[in-house]
Amino acid sequence: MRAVGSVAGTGSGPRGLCGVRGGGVRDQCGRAESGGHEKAERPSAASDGSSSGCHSSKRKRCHTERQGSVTSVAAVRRRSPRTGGDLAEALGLHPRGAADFLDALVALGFLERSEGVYRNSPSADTFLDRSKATYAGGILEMANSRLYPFWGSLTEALHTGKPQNEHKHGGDVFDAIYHDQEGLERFLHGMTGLSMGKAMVIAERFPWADCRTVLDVGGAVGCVPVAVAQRHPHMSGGVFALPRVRPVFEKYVASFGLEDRLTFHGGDFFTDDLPRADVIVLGQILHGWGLEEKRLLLKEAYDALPDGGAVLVYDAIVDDDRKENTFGLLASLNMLIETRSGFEYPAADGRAWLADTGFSGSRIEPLTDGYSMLVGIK
Ligand SMILES: C[S@@+](CC[C@H](N)C(=O)[O-])C[C@H]1O[C@@H](n2cnc3c(N)ncnc32)[C@H](O)[C@@H]1O
Repeated sequence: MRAVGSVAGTGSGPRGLCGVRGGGVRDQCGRAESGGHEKAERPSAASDGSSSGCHSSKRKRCHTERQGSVTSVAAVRRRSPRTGGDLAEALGLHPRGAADFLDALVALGFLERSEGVYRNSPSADTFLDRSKATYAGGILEMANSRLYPFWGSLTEALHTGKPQNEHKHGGDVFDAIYHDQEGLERFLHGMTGLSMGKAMVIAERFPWADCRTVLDVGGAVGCVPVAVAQRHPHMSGGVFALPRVRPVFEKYVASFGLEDRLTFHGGDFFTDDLPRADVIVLGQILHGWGLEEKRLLLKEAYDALPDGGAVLVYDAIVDDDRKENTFGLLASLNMLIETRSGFEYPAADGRAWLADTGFSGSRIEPLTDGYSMLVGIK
């Protein structure tokens, strides 16, 4: 195997200490609001009242808004409270469905309506405004453009056991998704939307005081290391990911002013050695592969850790009885649609794989939205 570099300060974490349980979890939204995304605009619900028309320089933005998704409603809406008629015009909605669409968003909690005027709900304002560092709508955009059509072929996947996405007819899925810049960014920001809440919990809960470096393997644009570095100024590290991810990672990390502490390591985790770090994160990585690859990735993480270091594995880990975590079981069906051999798994299986790899101890901790984290201590 070829070594691809190391994370600065590796190995300084005291033996065994990375496994100590930390304090309680703070409110995620509060955490996000106090984050360091200085360049993010933070308008109030009734900020500027700018025009809703699709003219000149606004044409491209309006095209996006006119897609009629919940994120586009939030984007249009954030500029000022709007009447249903104004919103329908800005979004290009036919009058027949407009009221039902907007009121469905009220019922779902995305919008609030008072005397015929709509405004973003507080959670939509925080998580569905593209101008904010807390924007989590990337996963909705990706679900809209990719997952929704692929799930239309669930029956075929159930009959054939074959993926139904970009590599339905062969090839590598990431070659296909990352083929063009738009697909690359849409997938990576989709991952950020999916992982942001988990990253905040991990940054808050894990005992980072005892560690110095963190490496997020297959870490997309670095959502987890960014949350950790923001919360813990003594931490440095970065992401190990496919080389094409580098510019998107660097832009994202620079937007938080963390480029001095977070570094990109390009490589393939099946053929390159991982850089060493006190804590290695495998977030939504194991679930994408079969058992043999799952075990190989755990071994790679083990080899890159010092004694006492920790691997953090988060996935939509299902309950051991496989009848409680609805999201985890549906996420496993999503792996049927998205991958050749991936599957979600019960915590008991994950802990057994960790023990087989040589980890001396492990525990399971709930995160958010049906996700949990396995912590393995070397
Ligand atoms: C499902 S995403 C998870 C992203 C991130 N960890 C998260 O939880 O949001 C899987 C990631 O693994 C990366 N990846 C896939 N195959 C890889 C390989 N062979 N070597 C390195 N990274 C890879 C992809 O680029 C993608 O960002």
